[in-house]
Amino acid sequence: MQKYYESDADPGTLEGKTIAVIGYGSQGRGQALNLRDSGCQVVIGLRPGSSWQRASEDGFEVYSVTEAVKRADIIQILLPDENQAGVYRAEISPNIRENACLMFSHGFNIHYGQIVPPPTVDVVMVAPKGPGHMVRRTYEEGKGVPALIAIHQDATGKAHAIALAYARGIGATRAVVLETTFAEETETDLFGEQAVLCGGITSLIKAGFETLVDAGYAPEMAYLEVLHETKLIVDLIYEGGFTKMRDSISNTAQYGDLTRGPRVIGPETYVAMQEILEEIQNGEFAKEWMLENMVNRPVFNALTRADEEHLIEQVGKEIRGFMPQFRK
Ligand SMILES: NC(=O)C1=CN([C@@H]2O[C@H](COP(=O)(O)OP(=O)(O)OC[C@H]3O[C@@H](n4cnc5c(N)ncnc54)[C@H](OP(=O)(O)O)[C@@H]3O)[C@@H](O)[C@H]2O)C=CC1
Ligand SMILES: CC[C@](O)(C(C)=O)C(=O)O
Repeated sequence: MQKYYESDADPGTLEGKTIAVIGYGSQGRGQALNLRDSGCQVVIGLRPGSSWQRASEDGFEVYSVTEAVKRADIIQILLPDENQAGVYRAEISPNIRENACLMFSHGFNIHYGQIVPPPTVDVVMVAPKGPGHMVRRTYEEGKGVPALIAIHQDATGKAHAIALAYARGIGATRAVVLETTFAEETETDLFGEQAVLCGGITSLIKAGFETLVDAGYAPEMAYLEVLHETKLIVDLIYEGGFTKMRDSISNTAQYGDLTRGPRVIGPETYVAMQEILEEIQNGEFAKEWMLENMVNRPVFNALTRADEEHLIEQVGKEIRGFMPQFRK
C-alpha cells in the first residue's frame, strides 16, 4: 500500500487557495481549526444554528453554503452523509467553480452514486481514521491522526498534490497517510463501524452486562467489569497489539482470553459479519439508510432511545459521577 509522510506533501500547493469547510461538527471543527493553525485560508459554510455560532466564536468567517462555495478553491464536505446529496444539489453544484476541488472525508455519497460531480472538478478524499475531537487534540499535542487519501476524479492534474497538502494541513502526515480508493474506504469504514468498532463492541458489552445482571450480580460490578475496564484493555491493544495487552494481564486472564474468546465470537459471528459485508458491498445498507432518513428515522430513533434507557447507561452515569476525570 502506498504510504506518505510529512516530506511527501508540499504545503505550497494550498498557498493562495481558499478552503471552504462545509459543516462544523465533529470533523468540520477539528479539520478547520487544524488547517487554520497550519496557515491555510479557511471559511466555513453552514445553515443558521448552533454550529454557526460555534464557528463564529472560534473566529472563522461563516457564510451560507452557497456563499462559501462561491469563494472556494477547495470545498471539503463535512455534513452528515445523509444530508450531503440534498445540500450538494441545492447549494454546491450551482455555485462550484470550474477546476475547483471537491473533497470528502468519507466516500459514501460518491461510491453509492448520490453525488455525481461534473467532469470539470477534482474529486478527492482525505479521511482521518479517528473521531474529529481526536483530530484536533492530537494536532494540538504536536502529533497527528493517520488518514486515507483517494482520487475519484483528477480534472486539473493537481488532485493528488492537493489531497496530500490538505492531509498535511490537518496533521495527518505527522502520522501516516495511506492511498486507497473511494470504494475500499467506504466499504471497510462501514464494515468496521458496524461489525466491530461501534455495533460489535456495544453489543458485546451489553451482552456481558446483561449476562452478569441476569445472574444476580450487582449492576455496578457488571458495569466496572465489562464497560469501564474495556478502555483500559483497548488502550493496551492500541499501543502494542494483542501481545502488549497479554503481557500486561494476569496469566489466568490470558488463558481465559485464549480459550473462551473464540466461544463468544464463534462461527455464527463470522457468518453474520460476512452478511453485513455483503449488504455494504451490494448497496443494500446504503439504500436502507437513505430510505430510513426519508421517513424521519423511525428505527434509528427507537433503537437510540431504547439504548439510552438501558440500565448500563444509568449505572454508568452514576459511577462516572464519582470519578474526577469525568467531572466537567
Ligand atoms: N464523526 C467523525 O469523527 C467522522 C466523520 N467522518 C465523515 O465526516 C463527515 C461529517 O461527519 P460528522 O463530522 O460526524 O458530522 P456532524 O454530524 O458532527 O456535523 C455535521 C455538521 O453539518 C451541519 N449541517 C447539517 N446539515 C446541514 C445543512 N443542511 N446545511 C448546512 N449545514 C448542515 C451541522 O450543523 P447544524 O448545527 O446546523 O446541524 C454540523 O455542523 C461525514 O461524511 C462522515 O462520514 C469521517 C471520519 C470520522
Ligand atoms: C468509527 C466511526 C467512524 O467511522 C470514525 C470515527 O472513524 C465514523 O464514521 O464516525
